Amino acid sequence: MNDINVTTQDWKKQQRMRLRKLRLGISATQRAQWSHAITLALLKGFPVFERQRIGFYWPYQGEYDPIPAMAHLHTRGATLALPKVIGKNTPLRFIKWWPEAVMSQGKYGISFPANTQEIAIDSLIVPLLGFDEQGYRLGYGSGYFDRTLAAMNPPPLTVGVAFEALRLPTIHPQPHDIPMDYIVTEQSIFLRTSSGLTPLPIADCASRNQGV
Ligand SMILES: Nc1nc2c(c(=O)[nH]1)N(C=O)[C@@H](CNc1ccc(C(=O)N[C@@H](CCC(=O)O)C(=O)O)cc1)CN2
Ligand SMILES: Nc1ncnc2c1ncn2[C@@H]1O[C@H](COP(=O)(O)OP(=O)(O)OP(=O)(O)O)[C@@H](O)[C@H]1O
Repeated sequence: MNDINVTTQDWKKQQRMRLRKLRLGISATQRAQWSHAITLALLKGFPVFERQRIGFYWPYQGEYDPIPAMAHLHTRGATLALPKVIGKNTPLRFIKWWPEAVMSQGKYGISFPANTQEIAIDSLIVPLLGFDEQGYRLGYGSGYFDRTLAAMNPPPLTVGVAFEALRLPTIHPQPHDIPMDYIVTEQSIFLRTSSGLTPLPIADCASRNQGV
């Protein structure tokens, strides 16, 4: 690794620590308010989700809590899945979830559904520890989502979710980093375009993502 990369890796480590602390420090009231805005944007901006198989996640360390959105989409007919960590350098597997599913403790203490089957997914909701103006993601640094997306053909529609406080000018993307198609924050839905993240009114997003 050359000096530039060493510096970038150190910077990423520092940012991960800073953003993790920052996110855990958000008050419960603030988090609930922001989370509600994200849930509404996901449900209203992506009507297609009601007819899809969607990979979500089980919230961890102050991430946006997607369970209300998952429960609602389930009642509307969507098929939902959660990621299961198989091993360090292995893509995540998506395991079918529904509101009463029995859960097991996975790696890192993140729950996943017990005794249910792996399914293919059409869309993926991705938790962002940080994100940048071009739609790139900073995660915990294990490369699970990048490795998972790289192995999926065709790739799913990717919707990153985060709070605005986690935005950075650039995460200094590397060749393996895959940008999100959309990012949803408490402020807006953003579409990734060649000139960067572009705010998209919910109704415009919905007409692009009707899926019928
Ligand atoms: N909610 C949620 N689920 C997810 C992810 C995520 O980002 N959020 N993942 C997205 O990739 C995968 C899990 N990836 C993770 C990678 C590293 C750590 C982590 O906290 N590592 C600690 C060391 C923990 C240990 O070894 O016990 C650390 O870096 O300090 C957690 C999850 C799959 N499930
Ligand atoms: N498609 C891939 N194939 C092989 N290795 C990969 C791939 N994607 C990422 N990696 C490796 O994974 C490691 C972590 O990547 P990166 O720093 O982008 O993590 P991250 O996206 O922040 O974390 P995570 O996805 O776990 O939340 C890097 O060493 C990278 O080389």
